[in-house]
Amino acid sequence: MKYVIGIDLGTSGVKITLVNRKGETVHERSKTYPLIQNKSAYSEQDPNEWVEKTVEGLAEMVTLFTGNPLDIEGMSFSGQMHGLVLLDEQQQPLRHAILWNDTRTGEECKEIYEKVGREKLLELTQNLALDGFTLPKLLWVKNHEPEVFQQAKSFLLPKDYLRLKLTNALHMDYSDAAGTLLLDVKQSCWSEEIARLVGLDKALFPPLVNAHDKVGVLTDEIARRTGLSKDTNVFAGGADNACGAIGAGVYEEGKTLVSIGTSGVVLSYEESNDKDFQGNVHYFHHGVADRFYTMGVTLAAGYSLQWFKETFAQEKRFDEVLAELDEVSAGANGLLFTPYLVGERTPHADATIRASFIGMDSGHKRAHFVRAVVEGITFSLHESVTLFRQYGKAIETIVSIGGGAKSASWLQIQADIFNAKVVKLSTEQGPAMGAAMLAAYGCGWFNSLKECGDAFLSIEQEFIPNEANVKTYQQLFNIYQQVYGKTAELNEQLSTFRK
Ligand SMILES: Nc1ncnc2c1ncn2[C@@H]1O[C@H](COP(=O)(O)OP(=O)(O)O)[C@@H](O)[C@H]1O
Ligand SMILES: O=C(CO)[C@@H](O)[C@H](O)COP(=O)(O)O
Repeated sequence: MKYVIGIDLGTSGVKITLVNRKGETVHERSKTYPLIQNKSAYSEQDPNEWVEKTVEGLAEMVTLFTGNPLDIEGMSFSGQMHGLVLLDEQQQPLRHAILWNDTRTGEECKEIYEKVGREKLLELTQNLALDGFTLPKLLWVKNHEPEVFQQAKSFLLPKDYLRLKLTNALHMDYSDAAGTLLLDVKQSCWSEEIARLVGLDKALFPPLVNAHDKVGVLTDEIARRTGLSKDTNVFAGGADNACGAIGAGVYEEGKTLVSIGTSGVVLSYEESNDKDFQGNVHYFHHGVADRFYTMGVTLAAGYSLQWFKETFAQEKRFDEVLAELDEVSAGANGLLFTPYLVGERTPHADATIRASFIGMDSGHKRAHFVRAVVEGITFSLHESVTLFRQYGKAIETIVSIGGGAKSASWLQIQADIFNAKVVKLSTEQGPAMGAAMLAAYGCGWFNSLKECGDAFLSIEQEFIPNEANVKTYQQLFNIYQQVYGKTAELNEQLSTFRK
């Protein structure tokens, strides 16, 4: 039997999956690493920790594996998007990576609009200047840490840095490059025009490859440390949401997925790159070559639950916290949460807004708060579902992936709030499975990613909307949508007190 490895370099941790030729998951390992948040709005990680944790996880997996490591034919990657890794001449990180959920770059976003122009930016990149994207982070380092920036020889995104350290080969794939705001999405190449207008040297930009392209093999050192063969074929891989789309079978018009990881995403397949969504949703390259997707993003989806657990129920596991969901009925007895802990992206691109609990009552217990947090996260995702429906997309079935899809109660809440059938696949590890599928396709096991999906993916359970809850949630969603407008100005005033 032959095998491939999919590695998902997420925000909360790295997830590694070993998949056989039938698409069965043989072993899974995961390792966590922390966010470094030294100031409000800052979110960083140490790139070398990604490498160390991945190598540890791979070594443990090889120890568990009873077959011959030579039969592990290939490996590919999925990675948290947009994070800036700035490299020196020796390809070492010059500073910690600045992540997708770091919102320090308001001034740099303004600078991009001033220098490039909103319309030109949209025309070239199909996207707006949002704090989370990579270009504002590059400009932030240039403006605030010029001595660091001067030493920069190239920049990478998180999974590209990991792959560089496993292979010594430096590349970026199109699906991740699309999230830098430097890719000409229509021409599929680096935009020389944007680079010139914002004053960046094109020499910083890495060579571009397709997600399924082979980029090398493992270095001798990594082979020795992990126990894998140094001839293991390494394929580029893609952005976590692009890989999630592959791992959830979203490679056909009309297919939609919801991912609840640290972020939350509603993603819809697009056949072409020439539709006009006016930047209201992100518009990026898919992991399937020459295909695209649109998506709305909730910055703190799983992260809101993680924050709640760490702050109020540290001793409990996620499944124990979520067991309290069913103690309370839909609507959490009048308690409403907006998940704006680190700002928001869709539909309110706002780095200053912060979260609220509205309607706290002396009768509320922790279970009401758990239910309100989960409902609030899902309402935020429903804003993106609603936006897509307004653009004319029929969303009747949604594939749900990510850590949030581990809970059956939350999957039912998703069905009730989205008023759509929610499908759980046999693995919720969509991005890691998508990465493994890129490796399987790259190894030539299948003629297309779709053929691979048909063989690898299967439905485990479906969740049908409960009519009574759908009605309750429709009323509550109307109230939820008002909270942003009513708290934006208050948060503006409070922002001066944040440290
Ligand atoms: N048993 C569980 N049930 C539901 N949600 C969970 C469970 N365990 C973890 N989660 C949620 O999943 C999130 C992590 O999802 P994951 O897809 O691993 O994120 P990332 O890719 O960002 O690292 C956590 O922040 C938490 O909110
Ligand atoms: O910023 C985005 C998408 O634009 C996020 O979706 C990141 O890609 C992080 O993903 P997770 O770690 O939450 O999976």
